[in-house]
Amino acid sequence: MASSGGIQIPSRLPLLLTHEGVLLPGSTVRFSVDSPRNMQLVGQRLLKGTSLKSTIIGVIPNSRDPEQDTDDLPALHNIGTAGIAVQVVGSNWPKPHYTLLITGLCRFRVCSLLKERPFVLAEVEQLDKLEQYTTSAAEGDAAEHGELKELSQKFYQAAVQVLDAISLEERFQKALPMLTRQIEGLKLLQRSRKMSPDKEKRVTPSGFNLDGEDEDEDGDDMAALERKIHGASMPEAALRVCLKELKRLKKMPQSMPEFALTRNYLDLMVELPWNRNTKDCLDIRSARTLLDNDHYAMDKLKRRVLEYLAVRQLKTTLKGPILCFVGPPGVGKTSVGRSIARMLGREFHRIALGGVCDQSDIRGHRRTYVGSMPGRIINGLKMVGVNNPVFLLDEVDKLGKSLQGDPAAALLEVLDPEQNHSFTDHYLNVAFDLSQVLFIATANTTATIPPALLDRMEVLQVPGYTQEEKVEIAHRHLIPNQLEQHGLTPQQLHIPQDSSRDIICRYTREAGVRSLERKIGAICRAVAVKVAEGRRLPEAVTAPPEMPIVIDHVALKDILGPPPFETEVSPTPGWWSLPNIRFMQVFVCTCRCRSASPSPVWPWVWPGHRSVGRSCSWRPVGWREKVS
Ligand SMILES: Nc1ncnc2c1ncn2[C@@H]1O[C@H](COP(=O)(O)OP(=O)(O)OP(=O)(O)O)[C@@H](O)[C@H]1O
Repeated sequence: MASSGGIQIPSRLPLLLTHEGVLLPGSTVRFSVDSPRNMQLVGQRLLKGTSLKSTIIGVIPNSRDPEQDTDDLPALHNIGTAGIAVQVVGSNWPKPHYTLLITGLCRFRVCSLLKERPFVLAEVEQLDKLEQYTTSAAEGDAAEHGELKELSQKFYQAAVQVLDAISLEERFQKALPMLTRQIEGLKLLQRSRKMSPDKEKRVTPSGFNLDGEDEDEDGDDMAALERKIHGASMPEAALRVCLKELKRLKKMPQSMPEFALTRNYLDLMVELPWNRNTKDCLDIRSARTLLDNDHYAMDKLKRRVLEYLAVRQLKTTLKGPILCFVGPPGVGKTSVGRSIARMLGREFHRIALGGVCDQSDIRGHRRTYVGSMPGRIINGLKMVGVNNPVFLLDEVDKLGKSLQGDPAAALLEVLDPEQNHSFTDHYLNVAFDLSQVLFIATANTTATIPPALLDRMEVLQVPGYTQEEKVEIAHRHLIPNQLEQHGLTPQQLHIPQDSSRDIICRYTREAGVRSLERKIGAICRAVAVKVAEGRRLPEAVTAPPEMPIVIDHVALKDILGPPPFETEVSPTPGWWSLPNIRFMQVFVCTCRCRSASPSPVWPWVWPGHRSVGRSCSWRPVGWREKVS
């Protein structure tokens, strides 16, 4: 290949036919190849060849390889660039293809085609000396390459003309207007970004149009972001970080992955309620009424909540304590938390902590982490849009632990009034003041709450309800709520107290009232079908004579099926020793408090036994026979 007149390319070259992008001497271009002749060229020449010569191919622009290798070749562009295939990558998705990375060496002219199949082979004449690109003309070509490789599809034809220009002078004449235009465009873009927002407003309407609405929008966007940063009333430290990030963002090309990351970060920073809050509107008398209206029974809990709120009203800077409602499922812990937010006129946000075992769930990921996000606390603040909401940390007893750290430890900082004024989420990396947030926690048991966390909270036990309390709750709250949710009225459905007692004893055995609520929902759905069927009758009979539909024992059985539990019969003391008693039914406590049971014998009860704790719910698991 080497001769006295410089390096010579082979006189016979296999040709790669391309119609996207132009390879110029000195540049390196990536080509995707999937047409039959080009694929054959890669398979038979590039992949099988072992010499340096076999990696040199001719790249012909402006020529499309036909879809079928049986089709005739179209007329080929007669000037091309010889290049070295420096990389070949094959893939089968979405269809078989190769990606070639080719570095251009020199121009050539196609003299004659030698064969068309399996790939195109041609007799070629070398037009440039190879040394030109490594020594004397290096500078000129570097400028040419550096700028021209940025040319997009719309400059494609112009680039082909540059390729066709063999003498350097002619080549510069062709390339210069394109370069000038490119440089002008870049200068205008740079100037528009530097301008102050006001100035920009004056210029843009009268302004330049460089096919460049996007660039104007970019400038607008950055200016708007800067205004938002200044208007977010963030503390000095956060403002400094934001302005630094904004400065970096302005210099970054949009295609850089870090651009999106920084942009998202700044968007979050301006959205956070650094200084936005709601005004507390607490009136203890109406708070008491509201609590009583929302919740039946729970007198002790309601009293403590009112005390807590009263002290907060008198001493607005009160730090702590954090209330933690502990009790079995469905006894109204969450709903009391919601009522507290309503009484104070604050936003409410629930953070479910059950199963959380990664501390970054609380504290966020560092921004260097792929897919990083802020933690749940900061996310919650962004959602409510104020810095003094009521946050209900639900199920703190179900926090897990893993290799990713201990989320309970992260919660310590959040709940500690001495530290939470400078809570630092890893994602934000600046302190956020959580001291205005009112935290309330709920749990089913204190046994699994880490002691350090428990120590920061005041535990308020919420016991389960007695049967009579449940009947009252059903008639005062659950039935009216369910009627409303199902679009029914008391004139259409009536559940007598006897029936609700039946549901409580024979269909739901639980400490709370959640299953009871579900059963009432099931009854409402069944009645809704009947009512909807009645609606289709003519006007005069829209209210069928049987309205309201009364749910008696027969209707209950029909809708809810046979009762899973039988009514309890209280045994007399010493009943187990009576000769006619042979079996004892064994129950197991089904509520989540079982995990805290002090002894394995504890969940063993017999029907009617009431001293184990009314807050537990029992499931029959079998029978135990008396051994005489
Ligand atoms: N004393 C009550 N008065 C009125 N409604 C109640 C009462 N107790 C519970 N409820 C109702 O029972 C349903 C379940 O309550 P809630 O979701 O607050 O239970 P929870 O104790 O938070 O349960 P979990 O531990 O499973 O989260 C709600 O619809 C709530 O309104």
